Amino acid sequence: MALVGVSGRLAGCYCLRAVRSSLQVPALQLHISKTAMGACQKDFESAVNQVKLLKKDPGNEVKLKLYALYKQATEGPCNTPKPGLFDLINKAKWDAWNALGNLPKETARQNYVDLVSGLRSSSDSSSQVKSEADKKRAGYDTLVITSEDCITKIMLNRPAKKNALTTQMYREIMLALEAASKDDSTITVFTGNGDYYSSGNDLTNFTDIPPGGIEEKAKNSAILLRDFVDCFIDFPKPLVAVVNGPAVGIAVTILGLFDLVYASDRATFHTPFSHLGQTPEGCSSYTFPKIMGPAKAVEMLIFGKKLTAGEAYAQGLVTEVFPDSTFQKEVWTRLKAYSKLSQNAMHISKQIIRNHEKEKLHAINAEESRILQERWLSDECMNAVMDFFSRKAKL
Ligand SMILES: CCCC/C=C/CC(=O)SCCNC(=O)CCNC(=O)[C@H](O)C(C)(C)COP(=O)(O)OP(=O)(O)OC[C@H]1O[C@@H](n2cnc3c(N)ncnc32)[C@H](O)[C@@H]1OP(=O)(O)O
Repeated sequence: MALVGVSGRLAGCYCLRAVRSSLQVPALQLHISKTAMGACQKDFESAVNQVKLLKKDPGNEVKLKLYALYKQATEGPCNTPKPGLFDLINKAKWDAWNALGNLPKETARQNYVDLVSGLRSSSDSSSQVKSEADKKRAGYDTLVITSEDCITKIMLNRPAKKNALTTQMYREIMLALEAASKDDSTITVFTGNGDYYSSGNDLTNFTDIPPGGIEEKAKNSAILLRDFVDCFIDFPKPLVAVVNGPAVGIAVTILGLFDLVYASDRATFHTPFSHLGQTPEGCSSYTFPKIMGPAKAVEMLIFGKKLTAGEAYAQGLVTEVFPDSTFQKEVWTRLKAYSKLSQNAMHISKQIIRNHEKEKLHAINAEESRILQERWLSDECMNAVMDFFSRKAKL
């Protein structure tokens, strides 16, 4: 999408002054560090000024992110009516701001400062060999994103919470997928930091109730879920899951939309929906019976049977299992070799395979999300969430 107008007055003040090659001015040598308090107003204002001095156009995607973070940092959550369907530029800007949800102003300021800091260092070193730090994508709080050897790696990064997926994380994953679909990598990889791949939906998502009450919460969550899964359905490049440890709930169901699933032999696959008063999502009501046959899909999706990596491989959900001791080495050697294959051929092949059923997948996703919206309002579901937090229940 050509977002030409976005560069005009982005971030309240973004305008690229290519002529001013003043990257050595004292303000730009400012060391921006993350403190427990987050970015102070002075750091933020300084970052806003640094944006004006960037020599290289950071691209529309980054400009949108800057715009959204600036608005969130200065005005709080999106407070303007959604622009019309054909007002493409303003709609993209509105979407970017709105996607930040209730992100606190303080966090938005910090993210803005971090993003600008990342832009500065990539601009400073554009003629040099990139360091590890340069490869790390800025602007994400809950993910670590790196690009190397034509592979973009999206790592879930809440190890202390077993990489449970918060609302912010769903949004960051959508942004990361959007970015990965356009970068020059050939393959995109998901993995988890720490001992878990992911424990699925963060159950605290259900405890943050908006002014409109639980009905509004359920409605917003269903929209978020549908949009999130849509991104996986539409993702154009080969998508690989490197399942480093146990996976629960939506972290499992979404695997049916991946192209390759490599698992450590420590990984387990658990979809305890009936224990939680919930129902399948991530198109698993369609992909799982197709992948493993209805009987085995029912064991997982209705009765919550937890599979070992070996069992998941036998059912066809996992492509290959590796011993945990050699997992990373073997998987990355394999992926690096694959990433050198013809980019166009791989992408076109994926489109041919996916296009057969894209429409169907979108319809199933919408239906699963609609049903879950109702389930989340049920006593069964609410009691299950309360039981988890009162430590009465653990999977
Ligand atoms: C908007 C879209 C909605 C899409 C819906 C999707 C449906 C699902 O994904 S259903 C699956 C939901 N997931 C769960 O029910 C898992 C709940 N977690 C557990 O049962 C256990 O934590 C565990 C079996 C995953 C791990 O147990 P373990 O004893 O090893 O570690 P813990 O001490 O329990 O965990 C450490 C830490 O992390 C917190 N945590 C882990 N998972 C979640 C989670 N899913 N939601 C919220 N918090 C989670 C756990 O509370 C601990 O926190 P504290 O250290 O603060 O106590």
